[in-house]
Amino acid sequence: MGKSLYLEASSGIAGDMFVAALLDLGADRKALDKALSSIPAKGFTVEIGRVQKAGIDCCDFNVILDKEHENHDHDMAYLYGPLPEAREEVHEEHHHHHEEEGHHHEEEEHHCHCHEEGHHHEEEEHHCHCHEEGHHHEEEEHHCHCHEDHHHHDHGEGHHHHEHRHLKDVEAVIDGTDMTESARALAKKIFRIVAEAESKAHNLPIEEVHFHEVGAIDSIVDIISAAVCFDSLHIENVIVPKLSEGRGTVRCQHGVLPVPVPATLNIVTAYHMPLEIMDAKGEYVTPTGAAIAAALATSHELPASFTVLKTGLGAGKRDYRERTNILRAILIDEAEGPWEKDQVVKLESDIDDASGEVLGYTMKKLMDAGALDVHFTPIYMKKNRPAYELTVICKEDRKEAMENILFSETTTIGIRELAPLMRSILHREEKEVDTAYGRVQVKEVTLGSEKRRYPEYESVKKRAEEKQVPFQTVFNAAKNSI
Ligand SMILES: O=C([S-])c1cc(C(=O)S)c[n+]([C@@H]2O[C@H](COP(=O)(O)O)[C@@H](O)[C@H]2O)c1
Ligand code: NI
Repeated sequence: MGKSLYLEASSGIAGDMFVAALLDLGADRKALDKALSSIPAKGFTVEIGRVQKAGIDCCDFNVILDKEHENHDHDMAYLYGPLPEAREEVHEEHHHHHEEEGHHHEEEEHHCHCHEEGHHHEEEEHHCHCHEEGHHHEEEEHHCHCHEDHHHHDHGEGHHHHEHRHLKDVEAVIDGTDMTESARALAKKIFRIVAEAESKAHNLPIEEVHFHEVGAIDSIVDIISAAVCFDSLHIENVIVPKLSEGRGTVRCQHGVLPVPVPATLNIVTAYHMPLEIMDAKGEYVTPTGAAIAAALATSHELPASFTVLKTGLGAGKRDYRERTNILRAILIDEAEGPWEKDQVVKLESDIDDASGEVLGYTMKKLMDAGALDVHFTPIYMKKNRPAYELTVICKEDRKEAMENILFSETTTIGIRELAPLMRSILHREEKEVDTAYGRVQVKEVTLGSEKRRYPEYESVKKRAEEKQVPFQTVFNAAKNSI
């Protein structure tokens, strides 16, 4: 079994936390630097360093936006409004020791650290949120049309650009970035998950969704970096037992939203991500964080026991009172039995109005299209109808093809899905044995130190027909020659 990553998001997950945790785990800095310096977009700088969160040393991945692209993502006063004095007392240290700098995608130096203490933007009026509650731009000309198809919104002197990118704009940025094709595919997958969630939240076709914060350059940089770092670690399984989210509300460009925000809730719904709502105020799981977890999770079940190979700690930028905002990425070695594990999907449909001919035909078509198995169970269902439960077991990537066949070939109007299902499988190898009737294929399975061989049906049948002898004669000969 390959390397497994246990993502422990018990105090939330966001794009920058994930990148930082993977860098701490040993993700390839060179691959990341190459990608970062090739991103075809301006207005940001990246700093990678160490910070202390509640006294714990963590890696920090910080995308610093120049003034006109700021989006308050880490500004607690903006996100949550005035906080009680208690916040000051427990305010976590977020001291930066950024030794390394680079990737200046702008002309002039700037010293903006959105998440630094005391950076509350009080002096300047700069919140342009057209469709947000409490929009106070009375005194000045205001040229922002957030819902129009413009891609760039300049709010005037001293204000910020709110870039409203569509999915195709973001995909063009991803296409223009230097990274492996598998990292590129992953970056697109993550963004598409966000896009689907946004599309549902705003009831817009996916191509028409225009991203606000999530389309901002810092989120794009986070997502590209997440994909590049993950790709460089060659991890096969990602276990995400749960995402721990806070409660209350958070302010974003849409206005003040309930936590989990709609985009995050749509992601955890669509991808069956286990969610825990903690007794802590604040948005701990961002849409980007949820999308990364959803794109990567291969399982939600931790193995009964495992050994820890390495741990990476990624610092969050938001200072919360109840929990320290750290994501832990833990590389584990699963204690293996003598068998392997993989994942399958099970589709089920109860059918009371299709003929035996239709069902038999469908079974063949499903098998030919890559089903691992198809079976019928006689059932006695509602309205006193004898019927069949049709079950298909397949790999995740064949699911859609199976569903297409079920809908087009049978009379069913609904399919249940049980996914992902863990499967234990014995290691097997295809071998051949010599018999008096010719060579016969067998599968050899390994159970601990024992090897077992099972003659392959099709191969036995072929020899039996060729030699005009009973099936069992060839079968037994193959078994005995093992
Ligand atoms: O960008 C958009 S459109 C956006 C949508 C939503 C919805 O739930 S709809 C929420 N937000 C908030 O933006 C910030 C940044 O999110 P990242 O994933 O980019 O870190 C966060 O507070 C979201 O709740 C943005
Ligand atoms: Ni939205």
